[in-house]
Amino acid sequence: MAKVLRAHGIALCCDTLLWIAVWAVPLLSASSGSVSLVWLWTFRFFSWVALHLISLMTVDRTVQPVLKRWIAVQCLIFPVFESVKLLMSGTFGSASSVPGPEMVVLGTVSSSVACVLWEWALLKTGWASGDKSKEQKKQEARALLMRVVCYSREDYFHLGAAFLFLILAALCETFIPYCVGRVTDVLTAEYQHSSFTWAIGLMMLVSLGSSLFSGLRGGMFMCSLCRLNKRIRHKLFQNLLQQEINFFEENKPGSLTSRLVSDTDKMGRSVAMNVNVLIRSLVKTLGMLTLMLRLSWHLTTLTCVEMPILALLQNTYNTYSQRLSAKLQDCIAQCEQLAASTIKSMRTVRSSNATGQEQRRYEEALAKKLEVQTQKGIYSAVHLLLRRFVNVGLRILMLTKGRELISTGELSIGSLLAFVLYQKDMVSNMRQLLYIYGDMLSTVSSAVKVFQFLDRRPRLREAGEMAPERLEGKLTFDRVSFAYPSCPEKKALKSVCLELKPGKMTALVGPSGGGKSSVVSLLERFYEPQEGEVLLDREPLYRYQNQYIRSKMALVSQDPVLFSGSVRHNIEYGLQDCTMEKVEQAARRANAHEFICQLPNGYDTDVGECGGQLSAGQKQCITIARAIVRNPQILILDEATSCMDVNTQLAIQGVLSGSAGQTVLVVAHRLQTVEKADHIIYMEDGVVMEQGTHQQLMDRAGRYYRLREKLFTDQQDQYI
Ligand SMILES: Nc1ncnc2c1ncn2[C@@H]1O[C@H](COP(=O)(O)OP(=O)(O)OP(=O)(O)O)[C@@H](O)[C@H]1O
Repeated sequence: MAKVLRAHGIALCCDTLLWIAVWAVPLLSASSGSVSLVWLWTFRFFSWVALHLISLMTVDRTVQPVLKRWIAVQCLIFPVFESVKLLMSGTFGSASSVPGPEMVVLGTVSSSVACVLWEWALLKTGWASGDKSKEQKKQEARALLMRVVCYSREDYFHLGAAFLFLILAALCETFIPYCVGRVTDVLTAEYQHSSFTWAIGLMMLVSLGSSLFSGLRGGMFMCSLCRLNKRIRHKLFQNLLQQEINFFEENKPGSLTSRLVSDTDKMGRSVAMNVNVLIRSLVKTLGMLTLMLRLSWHLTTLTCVEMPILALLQNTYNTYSQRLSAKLQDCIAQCEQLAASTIKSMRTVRSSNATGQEQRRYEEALAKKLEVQTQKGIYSAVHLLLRRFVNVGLRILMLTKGRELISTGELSIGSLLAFVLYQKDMVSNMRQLLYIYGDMLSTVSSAVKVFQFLDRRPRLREAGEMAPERLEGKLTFDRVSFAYPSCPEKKALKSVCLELKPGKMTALVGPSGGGKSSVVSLLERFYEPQEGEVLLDREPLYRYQNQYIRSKMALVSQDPVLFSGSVRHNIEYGLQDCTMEKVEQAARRANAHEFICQLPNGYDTDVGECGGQLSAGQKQCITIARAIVRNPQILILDEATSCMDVNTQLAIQGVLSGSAGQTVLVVAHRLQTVEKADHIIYMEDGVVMEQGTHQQLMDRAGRYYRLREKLFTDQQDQYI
């Protein structure tokens, strides 16, 4: 604050010196003290250059932006005032007097007050407290808004047309009260038919124009908003799909869909809606101000008093409202997330008897949301009350002054009526101008979240370009250590060495949490190992194209995932030009053909949301068929048969053994399933403890043997 005052003092002294020089010249030469308008503008332009340079040389960098704004206002105030004065008096072009010391003092006070109000009430840039982070945030917010504007560039035609209609509509609207005043004056004076027709015709014309252009403006803005929303959502969804698996573990589906739906919408509105209101209000305010000044400068001044008071009120309200808006958004996202996760896991919720608990959690989240909403409502009500109070008070003052001006003949009744109409409109426009600032900042918080996701690059090493025509299918883990990003201190795999040979079936066994699924995740490149390499045909996996790996590898995971749509769609999912013959063949091998034929529409039967119409075992059969139809070089089955009955398991034994040259990895808890494997790897606590054939491991009488024995004694050799 002290720095600002000092800087202001220096600039003020320099400006006063310049004025003294101007006053001294006519005194010395005893001239009249009249100058042309051009001279005044030129003088203040050079004053601006001089003060600007002095501020650059003498003033601290942090206060320069504030000072620059003050210098600009200080240098503009006199030439603008003189120009308007001459324009109003109709003597534009004639000589103007050099402002005297009292005028300079008045101008300086006015420009200083305006700047203080602007900096404090409207911008609140934090210069007073030297708060740099606030200024930084504000700059970021502006940069974000500019980014949103850049995204709207493609809609230049729609936006251009919309702005044109907007300006035309605003101009027509501005003229309506003026026309009403004219009609009133015609009616209160001696009746003249031609004047009346002319005034009424003009009023009809501007009213019609206003309605027509407003409609066109609304349509064009809506159209560009929809187009922008579509583009941003598409881009965001595209980027979300590129993210690594860990991203989806960190960000829950509820909050992601909220970003995709409501935040993108809010962000789009910041341009289409706010800029719409901003320009309309700006054009109308300027137009009305000109017409109001023509009617009465006394009443215009009274109207303008309302603005800084409202600015102060609005600014205080904005500060609280922004904070609460951010809080409310979080609460909404939390409620959505809670509801979505409960509905999605309904079976688990019911079977765990957790309905009551989920209800309570949802109720708590709703209560929190309600609390924030109530707080927001109270702030809004108090703000509204104070605003109305100011409004009514000034209206009374204005009418009293208006009556006085009519009695002295300075104002006609029609002009007072036009003025009252303008004043109402003017205040609402100014309010909108002030609101827009808070609204834009609140949309910026949505834009921040959307851009965070739009800019996010997947935290996975970029895939290479390798896509060899022939692939052997040999997979090797070379001293691989790995910890999940969400739990970096706990290693899921510890220096694991293993090999999956082409044409062989390898089984991964071991107790829960041993690291089997982690091996599968690394093979699928869902994660990157922190140490060691995963090799495919002796080349690191990351050197291959992702598409290529996915086309050569098929995974059937623990939880069968089906999409709403036909059985056929679920089997050929992601494939193009897959024939019905191939689909049927794969279904037969996966032992799914029979039950599919019994479904009401066979292969065309809709499996329902997430395959809800099918049993867990049937779902697994379909996901196995989905893997087989791809004829992959490497087939990974992670607990793929856990829900099947013994007969189905035996029926698909052929799939588990793999076709000629196929590399098969089976992760299983049922040791019976893996007995026929060519190679068995026993993992525990992220370490490969034993490996060999079933017979070798049994002869060794180690962990594998003990695990099997335990299962026998517990008579649970079906499940671990
Ligand atoms: N997404 C994850 N984030 C953090 N830690 C994980 C994650 N998934 C697994 N883990 C941890 O990694 C370790 C190995 O888990 P993994 O799922 O690979 O074992 P598993 O042998 O497949 O178990 P199961 O047979 O029960 O499926 C466990 O300690 C587990 O808690």
